[in-house]
Amino acid sequence: MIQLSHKNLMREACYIDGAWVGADSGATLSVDNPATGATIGRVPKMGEAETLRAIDAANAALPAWRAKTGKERAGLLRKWFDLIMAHQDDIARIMTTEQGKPLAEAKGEVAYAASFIEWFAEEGKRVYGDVIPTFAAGRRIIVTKEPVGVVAAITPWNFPAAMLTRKAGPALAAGCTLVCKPASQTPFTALALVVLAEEAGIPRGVINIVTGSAREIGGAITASPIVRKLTFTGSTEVGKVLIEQCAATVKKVSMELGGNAPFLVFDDADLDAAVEGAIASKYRNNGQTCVCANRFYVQRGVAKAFADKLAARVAQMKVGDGLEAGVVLGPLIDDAAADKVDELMADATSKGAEVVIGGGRHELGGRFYKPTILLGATQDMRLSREEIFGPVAPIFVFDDEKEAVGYANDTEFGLASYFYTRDVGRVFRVMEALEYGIVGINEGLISTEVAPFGGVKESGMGREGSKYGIEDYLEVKYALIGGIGA
Ligand SMILES: NC(=O)C1=CN([C@@H]2O[C@H](COP(=O)(O)OP(=O)(O)OC[C@H]3O[C@@H](n4cnc5c(N)ncnc54)[C@H](OP(=O)(O)O)[C@@H]3O)[C@@H](O)[C@H]2O)C=CC1
Ligand SMILES: O=C(O)[C@H](O)CS(=O)(=O)O
Repeated sequence: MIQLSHKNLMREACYIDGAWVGADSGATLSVDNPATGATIGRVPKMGEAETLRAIDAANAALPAWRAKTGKERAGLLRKWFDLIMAHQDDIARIMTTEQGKPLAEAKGEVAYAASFIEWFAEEGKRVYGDVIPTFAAGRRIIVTKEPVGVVAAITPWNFPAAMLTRKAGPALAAGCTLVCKPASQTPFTALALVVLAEEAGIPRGVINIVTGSAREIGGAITASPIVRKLTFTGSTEVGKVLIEQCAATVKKVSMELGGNAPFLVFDDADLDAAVEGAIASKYRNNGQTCVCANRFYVQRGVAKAFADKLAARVAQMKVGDGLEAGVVLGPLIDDAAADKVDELMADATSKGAEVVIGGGRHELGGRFYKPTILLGATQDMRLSREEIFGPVAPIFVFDDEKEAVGYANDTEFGLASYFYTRDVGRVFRVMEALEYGIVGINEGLISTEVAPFGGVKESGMGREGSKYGIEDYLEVKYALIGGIGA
């Protein structure tokens, strides 16, 4: 077991209707440490029956939860926020052990995750309606906003805390109740957050968490008419399946899906700033984020200088077990992930890409990978169209702004994009021309709870965070009142 200060934080059970339970069958799934391969624990292998009970619990809890005022719900969410921050180190240690990211990054994610609970506790107090100037004497029109109802959330392994709270925060603040399914590779972080939600006094049934067969749990969630909304973060491939499955009951859906972020460096850019932004955007979580720079397009005149500066910084990066001091790059999540990066590397080098630094598996073996920079990348390489999800930075060269924007937009994805320039006219021209939900300008770290995170095209729909994020958990209703007389 992981050494924790809070003795009950790591739970090998799920939480349904206020009780910590196992699977009906007693079956379990093992969870391993991606750095060592060692088993760190087991969680229930639940399926349809348990999921339907969780949905019923959320439905039973809904009337009392939505009847609370936004302020009352905010008080409970604030207590949850305080407990998450009080146990930041423990949650981070659980996260590093099951997901692999370095402890410092894990602590950062816990604070980022908590910020969504803090932010939406306050937003829940500001769910304003409207009074619409009447169109005819004797009538009045008022608009109110009401919670969607029972919400289901399915989350990925790469940000096991933040992707849960980015959904639970607005859902609970809006007066919805929740059934969540974390990724099977990283369930303990989410379970720990729910332990703290229970300690914060969030009533039974308001938040429920199940682990187990994704297909069975997903099937029960999407087929249930009680579940009025599904919010999903994960691959575009799975997102499409879930959207289709939700059609049968016309659910609201929020989809935070895959990306293929371009990172443009113009020849008037501050190259040192661009290199720092590239490091932050490319190598965070070992390149396993949906907003990682996936393609570096650098203007021809500065490409070599940029590559050399970036290589000098990458050469300093320590690879290893995320629990080890000084490590900045942990392991990839599993063997399949490492194999995929190998495939993309082989394709690129076979088509002429030149390895500037790194270039393959790390000498530590297992799922550890050398931080890599490639020069001479071209549009016919697979890594120009597929999400690398690893520490590989391919550098493409361009000659003019029009060409750069054309390359950047040449993808079915549209989540995050980045560019560096000091030309103010170019800032507006390129920002407006990029077909993405998020644009980092002279900045490589773009994620914050105060901004509306989300993509266009096949990167998804809906926004998480910011004042916009709670709207996805609300229904708009208007009342037209007649007979008021003169
Ligand atoms: N836009 C964004 O903000 C983000 C996008 N992503 C994208 O997700 C991918 C990596 O994450 P990854 O976890 O591998 O993504 P997956 O889509 O494979 O899994 C995401 C979640 O969906 C579950 N799942 C998988 N198949 C089904 C199904 N048929 N029905 C119901 N649930 C299912 C998984 O469960 P299980 O673990 O049990 O398989 C997991 O909980 C990348 O493409 C990345 O870009 C990731 C994070 C953020
Ligand atoms: O899972 C992800 O990639 C996250 O959405 C990225 S972020 O919100 O931490 O930037």
